[in-house]
Amino acid sequence: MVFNWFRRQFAPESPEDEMPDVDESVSEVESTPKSDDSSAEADDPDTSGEAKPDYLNWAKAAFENIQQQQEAAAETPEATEPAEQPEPAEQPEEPTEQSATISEASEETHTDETEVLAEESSESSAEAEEAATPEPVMEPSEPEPPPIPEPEQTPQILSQGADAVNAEPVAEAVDFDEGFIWSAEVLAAQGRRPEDVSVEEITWLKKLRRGLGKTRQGLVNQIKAVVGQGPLNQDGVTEIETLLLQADVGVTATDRVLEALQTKLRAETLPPDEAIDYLKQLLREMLEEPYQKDYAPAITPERGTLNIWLMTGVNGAGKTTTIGKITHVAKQSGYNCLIAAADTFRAAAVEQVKVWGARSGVDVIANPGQNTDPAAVVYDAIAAAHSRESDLLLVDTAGRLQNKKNLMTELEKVRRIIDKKAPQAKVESLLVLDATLGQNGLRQAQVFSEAAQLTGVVLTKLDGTAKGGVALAVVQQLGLPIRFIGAGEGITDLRPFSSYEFVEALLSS
Ligand SMILES: Nc1nc2c(ncn2[C@@H]2O[C@H](COP(=O)(O)OP(=O)(O)OP(=O)(O)O)[C@@H](O)[C@H]2O)c(=O)[nH]1
Repeated sequence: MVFNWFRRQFAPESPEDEMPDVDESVSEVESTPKSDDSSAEADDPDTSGEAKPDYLNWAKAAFENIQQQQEAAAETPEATEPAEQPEPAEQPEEPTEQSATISEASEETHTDETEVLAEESSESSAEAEEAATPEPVMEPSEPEPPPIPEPEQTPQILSQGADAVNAEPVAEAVDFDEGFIWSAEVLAAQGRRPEDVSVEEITWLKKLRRGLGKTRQGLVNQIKAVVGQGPLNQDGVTEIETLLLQADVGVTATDRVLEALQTKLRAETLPPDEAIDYLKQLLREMLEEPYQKDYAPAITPERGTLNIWLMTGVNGAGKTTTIGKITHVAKQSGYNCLIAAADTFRAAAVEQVKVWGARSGVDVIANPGQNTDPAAVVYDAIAAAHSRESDLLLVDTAGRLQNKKNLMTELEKVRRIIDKKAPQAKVESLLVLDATLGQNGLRQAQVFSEAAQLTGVVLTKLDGTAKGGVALAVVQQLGLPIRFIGAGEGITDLRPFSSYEFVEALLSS
């Protein structure tokens, strides 16, 4: 059995034995507390007036279960080593002997595709010439790292050694501490059973809570102090407004929260804890609003078809790191993955993604030349994904080009190739945003949303920032769902987004 992080459940290792992908929008919603007005009071354990379940006993049972899992794993000879490894250096590393190996499949891939590649490539060079005037808009001041000499110019499949990293740290130490009990309570409140909890979930929740510590700091206690005094007076409104704006919740979302809080507190007097519970419910509803429109509550790679996730975002937002982390999670969850190194604008980016591919044990399709056609890489990667029957192809893209027009043209072209070469694929176009930039990051989103038909956001660097509230601004201002959140530089520091867990980590005292 593997723990499927996208479905949040243990699943059989063989995809054939897995439960069919019925209506995901239904099954995923059921795993999180409902948030529509009519059902929230009844379903949310925090807001119902009923006695709370015995979370401590639940936590004890989960702890025992985890210990048993770990003992069983320790007895399994193939249990692998912890996956936490040093992060890639800022500067690209030399390709390892392993990462430079060209697998046999490489030749398979670009046999009959050469004409199309040539066609697309010539289009690309014409476009490159057309946009010859350097007009840096994305990050003009950062010098480009020196190009890395590459021996050949043909696309490669870089075999990273599929067994390099194929397990979470199974023997990860876990203590029955305050963080464990808090995490257990969060899982129990979502209807989970103690025997179905994995150690990685506990570890992640603890990490998320720690990561959001700076945003949370003072927020909960100060809000409690204000709301515990009955209807909000002007001073109270101003105080909460300031707190939310400081957490980078954004003006639109802050106004909505204040309006709802004022209405609620005018209607009834709530003790501080209940006021916080009401606030939690409000924030969850806001984060889940995209699910009421065009988006399913979660993205899960669909079996039996190719899923392509296009990763966009400015340099430094964390695209490459995120790709490494997602492939790790996906591989852990039993999916076959492949990476397309389509940020060909910066040679260092290709090297960096290779390092992450090696870490997660996922092959990388790359064209070693600098400034080669990213659409050609994507074309080759799709061919490789088809021939290997991969479940998930992650595409790294450039975050900076000579100018905004080039960036958009390139993204549009990559998108066209995907639509042409893999018309049946389930495509997600994810914008990677650095949470530490807060509202500033949102402005960059516009460029990408025009060119890449965005379907969701990955919020990175939530650890150590006081701007965690930006998640609400993202959803409110872009109208897009958050799909993953990153809270650290390690390979296990990113997970699919859960509004329930996020809000608990943000507002639990
Ligand atoms: N603290 C923290 N750092 C992160 C996180 N995600 C990424 N980083 C760091 O952010 C830096 C930039 O990440 P990259 O993945 O290289 O960003 P990128 O968007 O791919 O940038 P380019 O490759 O230059 O386009 C790296 O030092 C990462 O370790 C996170 O969740 N938390």
